[in-house]
Amino acid sequence: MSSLSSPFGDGSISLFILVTAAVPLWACGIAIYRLWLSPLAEFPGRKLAALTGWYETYFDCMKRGRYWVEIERMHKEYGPIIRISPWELHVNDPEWNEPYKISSRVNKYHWYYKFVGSSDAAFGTSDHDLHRIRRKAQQGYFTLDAVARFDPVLDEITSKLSRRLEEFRGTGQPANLSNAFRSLATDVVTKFSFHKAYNLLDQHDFSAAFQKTLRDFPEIGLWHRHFGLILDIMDMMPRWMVKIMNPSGIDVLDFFNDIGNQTKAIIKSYGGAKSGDYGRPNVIHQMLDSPNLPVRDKSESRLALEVRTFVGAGTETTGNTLSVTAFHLLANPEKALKLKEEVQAAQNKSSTSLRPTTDDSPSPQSSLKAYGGTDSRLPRINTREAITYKTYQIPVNTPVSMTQRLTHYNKTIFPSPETFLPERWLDPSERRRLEKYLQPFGRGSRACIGLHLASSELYVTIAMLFGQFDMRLFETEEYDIKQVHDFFSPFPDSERGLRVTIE
Ligand code: HEM
Repeated sequence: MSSLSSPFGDGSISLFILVTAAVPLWACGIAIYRLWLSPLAEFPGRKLAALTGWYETYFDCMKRGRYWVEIERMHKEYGPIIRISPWELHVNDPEWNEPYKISSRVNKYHWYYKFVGSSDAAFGTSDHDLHRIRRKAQQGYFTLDAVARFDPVLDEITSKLSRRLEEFRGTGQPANLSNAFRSLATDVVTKFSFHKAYNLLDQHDFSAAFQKTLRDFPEIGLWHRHFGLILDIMDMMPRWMVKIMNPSGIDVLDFFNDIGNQTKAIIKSYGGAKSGDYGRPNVIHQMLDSPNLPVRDKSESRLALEVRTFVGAGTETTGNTLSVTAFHLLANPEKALKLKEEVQAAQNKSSTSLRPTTDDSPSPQSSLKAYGGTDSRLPRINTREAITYKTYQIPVNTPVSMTQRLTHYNKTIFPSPETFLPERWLDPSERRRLEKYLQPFGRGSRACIGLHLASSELYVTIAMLFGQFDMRLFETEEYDIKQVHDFFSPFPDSERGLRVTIE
């Protein structure tokens, strides 16, 4: 024993030999288990993916969010159900919904959702039952009626965008609509959540640097998923260091800190559910008033995190869908013209002129299909029972995921899936058939809580834009819009965004 602890004696040599022999043996044992003995060994897929999680890390971190492409390739080779890591399965079958059924009471896969940095907000909560309590405390705030009451404010914000775009009319100067849309989405989501807009639309360049910094987070989140600690270290960084690393990081930091301060002030002035002395209720009041939300979940830090998550979940998604819609319409001028005529006809018919009904407006549907909101896989874990897929039994506690993009680009369901075809939604019976497969807002108990708000933003903004302006693409191609990277939100390779001139 004593010779083993000696740093230079024979013992350290034997320890060295022991370790060098044990490591390969341990690695061989793991490999044998993963490839032949694991309950997932029978599932088809690449041996390398089954052998090690580094396969996914390579595509995510080195290739920058490209595992989705490899997953598509593996499906082509191995069929509808594949093993994509030592621990996870992936299914490509538009008719299958098992992991997303509300009755399945599944958890989110905690490792995968590490990219959000915390499991304290409803979005990142793994456990089904805890999520249910957290979600219930906020969902009354996001109903169709609540969003309809927000209409006048939404109209004010889109009118502001319209005024800002007027500044570009006839100048030949390009307007970056991608930044304008993201800024609009941030202004909407903060105004909706706690009645404060940060007026990002007012900035001369539509807060380009601020939006760029916000957009760095999803990729950093991917690294955090694989290596941990990264977001925690960023959280602890002093201001001066943030300033040196990225000057506009300070604006983002101040923005998130201000959400914390607003939350604190709202909690402080809160008079209780029945007092009615806190004016127009906001989402923080809604959560404070919830009888089922435990006291520890009503803390300032957790409620602020929920609001920050709304911003994170509601900015890039909505902004990007708007960019994709506008791009495809501008690339197909005859479709833009048709939309303009429809909007103007609706304006003549109704006083709520900028709000076409869903039936009138198939363009957002088409871009939600093209863009999909998130083209990331959405893994779930059933901790209660095994799930059946055809002849396969997916063992209990196994993460299983599906990717809505694979359904949205399925040629049998959506012929010519790559083509922007708003007209495919026009025939009512065809539309009913297709809508079953359109899942941009996710499925089941974890589906998007902001669905009605987002839909309203899409329709009102697109109607305003194409009803009022004649725009031309400015040095923008599909390459500037089309997904290449999966950072949970889809990102193109280009950072230029959608730029237009206005006549
Ligand atoms: C076009 C716009 C949007 C799209 C396509 C979209 C898409 C999605 C999708 C696919 C999910 C499910 C994610 C998962 O299963 O992990 C989701 C969840 C969520 N979305 Fe959205 N979203 C949009 C806009 C918004 C907006 C405006 C908000 C603002 C509040 C929002 C807030 C959320 C939240 C909080 C969740 C988590 C819900 C939960 O787990 O209870 N989203 N969204």
